[in-house]
Amino acid sequence: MNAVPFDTWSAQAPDPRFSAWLRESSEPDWSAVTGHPFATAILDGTAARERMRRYLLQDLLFLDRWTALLGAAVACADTFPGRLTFARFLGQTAAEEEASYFDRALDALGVTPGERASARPEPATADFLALMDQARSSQDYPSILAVLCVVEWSYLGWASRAGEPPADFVLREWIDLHEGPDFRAWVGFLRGELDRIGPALPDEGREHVRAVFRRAVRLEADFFDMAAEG
Ligand SMILES: Cc1ncc(C[n+]2csc(CCO)c2C)c(N)n1
Repeated sequence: MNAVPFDTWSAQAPDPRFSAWLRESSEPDWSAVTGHPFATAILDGTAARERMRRYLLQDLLFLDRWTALLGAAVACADTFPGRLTFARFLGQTAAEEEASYFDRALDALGVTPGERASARPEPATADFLALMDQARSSQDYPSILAVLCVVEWSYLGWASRAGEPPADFVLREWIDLHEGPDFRAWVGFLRGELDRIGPALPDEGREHVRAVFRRAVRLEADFFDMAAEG
């Protein structure tokens, strides 16, 4: 685990971006997420139906709070262009694929509307919801960004390993949602915001962002572990 302060690290790093420092500081958890066996099972088409069912039901709870966190980014971004980018993304995810994907996938997995409405967070989900609530209520743009960036960038990490697409649309579309030029550009934007804002923070501000980023990466690993077990 990299515990080196940003200034020391950036003086000798080949890619001295603030977001690269955050990612390096999150090892070995970062690689545990992007190389997770459950992600691999989605990619190679072997993820069991029962597990996808539980994973997506928990992710529906996650997505509610994620949407709220995007709203906080709209409210707290420090520039007008940045605010518009968050607003555009929020509008797209609310309107388009994400919502329709969940409906179709949960239907295909035989999840009834009653089961959807009564789903309760498992411990890993509850911890993630708490982190998102904390970032949202802090109204602290760097902390909000750190959580958003982990959620998107780590998913791009595993989805980039895609080979032959699985035949089952539940798996195939889930991979497609986290890959492709638009999604890459969005992750690039989030990293760019951290790269712009992080170096300007005082030391304790940078350490706080690093702690939030690490916590989010740890929770992504726990979330996949939850999906993979049982
Ligand atoms: C636990 C968990 N972590 C990350 C994602 C990825 N993700 C969440 S919202 C969103 C934006 C829509 O493209 C993406 C990519 C997830 N679904 N579940």
